[in-house]
Amino acid sequence: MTDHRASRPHNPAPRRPGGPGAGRGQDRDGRGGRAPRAGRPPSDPARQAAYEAIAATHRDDAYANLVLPQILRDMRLGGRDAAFATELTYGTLRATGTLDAIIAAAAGREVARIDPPARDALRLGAYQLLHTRVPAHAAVNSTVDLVRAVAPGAAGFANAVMREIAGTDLDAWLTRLAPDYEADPVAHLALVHQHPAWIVRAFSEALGGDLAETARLLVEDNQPPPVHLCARPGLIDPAELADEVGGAPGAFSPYAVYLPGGAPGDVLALAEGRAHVQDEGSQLVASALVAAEVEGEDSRWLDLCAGPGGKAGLLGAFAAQRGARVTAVEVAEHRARLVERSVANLPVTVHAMDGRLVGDDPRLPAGGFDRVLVDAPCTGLGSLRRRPEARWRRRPSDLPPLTRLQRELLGAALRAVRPGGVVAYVTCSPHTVETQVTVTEAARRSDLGVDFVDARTLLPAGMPGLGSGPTVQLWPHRHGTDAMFLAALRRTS
Ligand SMILES: C[S@@+](CC[C@H](N)C(=O)[O-])C[C@H]1O[C@@H](n2cnc3c(N)ncnc32)[C@H](O)[C@@H]1O
Repeated sequence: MTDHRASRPHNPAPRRPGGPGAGRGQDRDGRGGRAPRAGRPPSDPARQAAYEAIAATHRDDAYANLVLPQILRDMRLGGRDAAFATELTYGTLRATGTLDAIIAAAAGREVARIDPPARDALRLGAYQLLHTRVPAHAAVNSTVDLVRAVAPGAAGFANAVMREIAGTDLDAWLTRLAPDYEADPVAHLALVHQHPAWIVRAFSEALGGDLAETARLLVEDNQPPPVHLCARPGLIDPAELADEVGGAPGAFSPYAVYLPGGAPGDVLALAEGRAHVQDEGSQLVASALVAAEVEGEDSRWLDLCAGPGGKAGLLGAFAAQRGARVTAVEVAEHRARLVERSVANLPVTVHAMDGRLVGDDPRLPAGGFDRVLVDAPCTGLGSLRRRPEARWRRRPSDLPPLTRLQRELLGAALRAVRPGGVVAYVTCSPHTVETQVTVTEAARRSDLGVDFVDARTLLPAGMPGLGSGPTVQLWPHRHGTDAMFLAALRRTS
């Protein structure tokens, strides 16, 4: 195990950041000695792992939650080293925009003008200085060592920038750099709470312009999310699952179990398909589809956007209890295979196809279903807790193609459901363009008769913070769930 606090004594001469050669050219850290070759691993495996994961995220568009576990396995890191690497990776990625503003101020240049390897190492170093209890000298020294290995010519520059950052604490940096709250509250909150301003604006709009509540949401968004399990109805009693994992029952979903700490590991009920990992909000919106009243036939259910299969697993378990059958549709072949794995032994048929083909493909007959779920592809702004890099990768320009697809899929769902049947439209984004606007527009453009069902009545009685209906927006800071949106529509003709 590496001692993250202890570090050899080292007192490099301060340098002016941004001087000639900074970020390129020869080593200017003033320590003498030979610079290590680029690529030579520093002696600190946890930081090395975090650096590799952060660099892969930016260089290869990798997902940190996929790439980091692989790096930890390759480097054979476990225990405290793995935990430290994880904290550094996720924390640095979440804070990137704010760290960049601080690095730019300390360096006297835009981060875009710093070589990517040095830039990622500085982000990692700045995160340690400003957000962890790692002593400043250890953060500075380890960062300079890292830069020496990955961008040797920038070691002196990195030393100077790190020392400049270390001279001021986080609160003082934020006070210095954040726009005045009164003049520009969105920009202020964005810098202080590590979100892009356009996302803060979208959240604030979805929260009715309540900036104090928006700030609470942003704080919650920066916390690592808890792991929720779903005890599949009819297959395992939630209390039994809670006992098996030493967890607690969920606050709202009758099927939710909160897993204490860490990864689910080898839970027998998961291996046997009696439970699955699923955010409580996802459980609630999938259960809502089944809670809606439907008169007459009720055996043909459709999940129009099923991959990777979390909600299909829950719907399949309900269907088994009620003698219904689920058709699960997923356009991406590999994700359709994941759905198949998730619904093994349940009454679910999976088709790898485009859900918009309703009425044009015999597997998706128009008016052929009693209940339809559209868990639409979206920006995922409601689950930023889970994907640390996502907030900086998403762009407002992602919205138009997504909202077009959402409208088309909801239109297809309305064609697929029979008169009297119910459609649940769900996103894991609270952006009103993907929620209210999509639903209103899809209903307006459809020539079918459609009524809203008050979605609040489809959730457990007494759930707080559901607003005034008929749609429902769940929130991490209100409900401890992802920010799932739910609209329920009944086809009337
Ligand atoms: C939010 S995810 C669904 C999550 C899933 N319901 C679950 O609970 O695991 C949206 C899915 O829709 C799929 N998708 C996108 N366009 C589609 C289309 N035209 N037809 C069917 N599926 C589509 C995406 O590949 C993605 O897997």
